[in-house]
Amino acid sequence: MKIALLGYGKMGKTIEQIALERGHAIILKVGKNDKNYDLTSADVAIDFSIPDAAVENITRCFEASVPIICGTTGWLDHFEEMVSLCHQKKGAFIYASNFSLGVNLYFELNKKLAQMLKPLDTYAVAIEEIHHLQKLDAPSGTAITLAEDIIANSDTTNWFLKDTTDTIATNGIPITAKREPEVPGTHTVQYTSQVDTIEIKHTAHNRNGFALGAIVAAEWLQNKTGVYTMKDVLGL
Ligand SMILES: NC(=O)C1=CN([C@@H]2O[C@H](COP(=O)(O)OP(=O)(O)OC[C@H]3O[C@@H](n4cnc5c(N)ncnc54)[C@H](OP(=O)(O)O)[C@@H]3O)[C@@H](O)[C@H]2O)C=CC1
Ligand SMILES: O=C(O)C1=N[C@H](C(=O)O)C[C@H](O)C1
Repeated sequence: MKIALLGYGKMGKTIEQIALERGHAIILKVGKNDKNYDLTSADVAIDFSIPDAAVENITRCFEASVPIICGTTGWLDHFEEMVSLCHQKKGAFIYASNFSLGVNLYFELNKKLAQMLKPLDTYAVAIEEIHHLQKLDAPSGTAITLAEDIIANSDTTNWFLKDTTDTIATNGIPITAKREPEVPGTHTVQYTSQVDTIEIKHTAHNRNGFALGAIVAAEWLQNKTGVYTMKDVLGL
């Protein structure tokens, strides 16, 4: 595949390395100062940029009829808008808050655990995410996916970022976002009762899993149109 990288930071560089190992070519690297780039010769674009740039980048891909894989988090208020535009332009689009195989298995485990605990009112659920100091958004996209999957499979109704909100609704899931040097991404879902704690945790050791997942998704999306998820890609 001829790949356009929209965002050439920590993730863009990791994707480049793994894409070259898999026999792909990087034909374009876009940073914040590149405004007039031409996408037309790309087989796919992979966006790992910043929250404020994602919507414009995705839109440019639809306009240029280039399939787009988006891993950028923190822009989801506009997700339905991008889905509609994709259908209107007959584009191809995959967004995932986390592209790693391990986290996508962890997402399934999280849903199953929420279903199992739904009949019990003795456990209180909480989520914690830890990331490196450069991360722009909080809570992480992965933590939001975990919370939304718990809400869909339990009697909880909302989530909130702990310590930054003073309106704590009942049945809400508290999310704690910690920032520590060099942490690629650690997520914990914890259920606590008076007598015990049940905890599921995913720890990324580096960024290679995210990058490989995004490239596998790009390979899978070739010659397709529509909006898909990593569940479709991985057959989960
Ligand atoms: N879904 C997933 O699996 C994962 C998602 N992420 C997400 O990916 C995003 C990027 O993460 P990471 O690589 O660590 O971040 P970095 O800060 O290392 O890289 C972001 C890059 O985006 C570039 N950029 C800024 N504006 C634009 C623009 N308008 N168009 C294109 N590129 C632009 C910056 O360029 P410049 O250098 O010129 O400023 C920078 O190099 C984040 O939102 C993060 O949350 C991260 C890991 C996994
Ligand atoms: O910013 C990051 O680094 C990461 N962002 C994603 C998120 O917000 O969930 C995925 C991963 O945890 C790394």
